[in-house]
Amino acid sequence: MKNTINREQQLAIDAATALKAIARRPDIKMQVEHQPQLYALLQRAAARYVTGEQRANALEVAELLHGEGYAVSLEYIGENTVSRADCQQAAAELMGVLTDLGEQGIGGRVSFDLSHIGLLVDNELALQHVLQLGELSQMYGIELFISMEESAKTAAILAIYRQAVALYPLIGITLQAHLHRTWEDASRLLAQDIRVRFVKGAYEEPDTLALSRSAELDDRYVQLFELAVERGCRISLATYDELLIDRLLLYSWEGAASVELELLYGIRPELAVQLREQSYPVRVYLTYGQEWYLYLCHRIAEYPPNLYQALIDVVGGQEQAPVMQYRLMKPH
Ligand SMILES: Cc1cc2nc3c(=O)[nH]c(=O)nc-3n(C[C@H](O)[C@H](O)[C@H](O)COP(=O)(O)OP(=O)(O)OC[C@H]3O[C@@H](n4cnc5c(N)ncnc54)[C@H](O)[C@@H]3O)c2cc1C
Repeated sequence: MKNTINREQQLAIDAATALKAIARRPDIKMQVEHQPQLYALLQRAAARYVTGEQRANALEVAELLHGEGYAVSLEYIGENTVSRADCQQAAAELMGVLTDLGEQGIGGRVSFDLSHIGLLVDNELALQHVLQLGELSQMYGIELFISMEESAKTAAILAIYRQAVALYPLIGITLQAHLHRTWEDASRLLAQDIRVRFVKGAYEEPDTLALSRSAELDDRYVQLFELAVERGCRISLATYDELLIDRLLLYSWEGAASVELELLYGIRPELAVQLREQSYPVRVYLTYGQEWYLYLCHRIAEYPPNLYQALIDVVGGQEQAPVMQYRLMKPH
């Protein structure tokens, strides 16, 4: 029995590693893009997690969810962009979505990876883009959230965040509970009204730098939450871990400027509904863009059973638009 479980676990790890590699392989990506039938099939699976290729697709879903009482985050999918022109295009797109959210009165938050807008080209380019976005975010009252990437980038990301938030306070930062350095980073950064999203961490890291999934990691997540509450932060709890969520819900939120649960679109929508129906603030994190293929691979890699769901979606399609899964049964 023990061996079977270990084999299954190993298979899941191997599948996840393979998918992450597939997501990074430009030759496979090109194959997908140049085979309309394959492209269309995979797009069916992606539709569960990605609102569409265009900004308008995301805005449409954002408006529906907003109407149901959810807050939203929007991300234009992309990461590790190496050409200056592509970074500029991505930053321009983020400015467009920020402006649309502001002008259409949907509100919400724009979230992004710094490596999508310049971090791999030159830190100064990424900073300039964040400052431009920060100015717009202040103008429209829309939050901007910086995602956290692998540990090799943490110091650079935090340095850019610190410079930008000093000028534009609507900018928030994501902190990964799994990194050993995070407690110190949080102790230094967290203060009244600082916007922070806590995640466990999505990247493989060595033991010297991070904890793997464990009770110790959950305890650390709770301790970070307690610190952020004490410091009066605006906190997003981005986790699907129900046991952890139950612990966080039991804890007093008094002292925090605000607390919400934040979940990626298409993952555990029933949990989002359940939390909303219990009147907890829930934010749904929407994505859009041409890089949906990369995003689909990530979602499957982080939880290999999603591969079965992807197969079902490819073969059968989805009976209803994924956004319908967020409908509340009880009026809010
Ligand atoms: C809004 C949001 C923003 C994020 N931003 C970042 C970021 O900037 N940087 C970063 O490193 N990570 C980010 N993440 C990912 C995060 O670090 C975790 O990898 C992810 O949330 C899974 O961890 P978990 O806390 O749910 O706990 P886990 O212990 O990994 O999972 C708990 C349980 O949740 C369920 N579950 C987990 N993942 C899935 C899935 N994909 N599909 C279906 N069920 C699942 C399973 O039942 C699992 O047993 C983000 C996550 C969210 C929700």
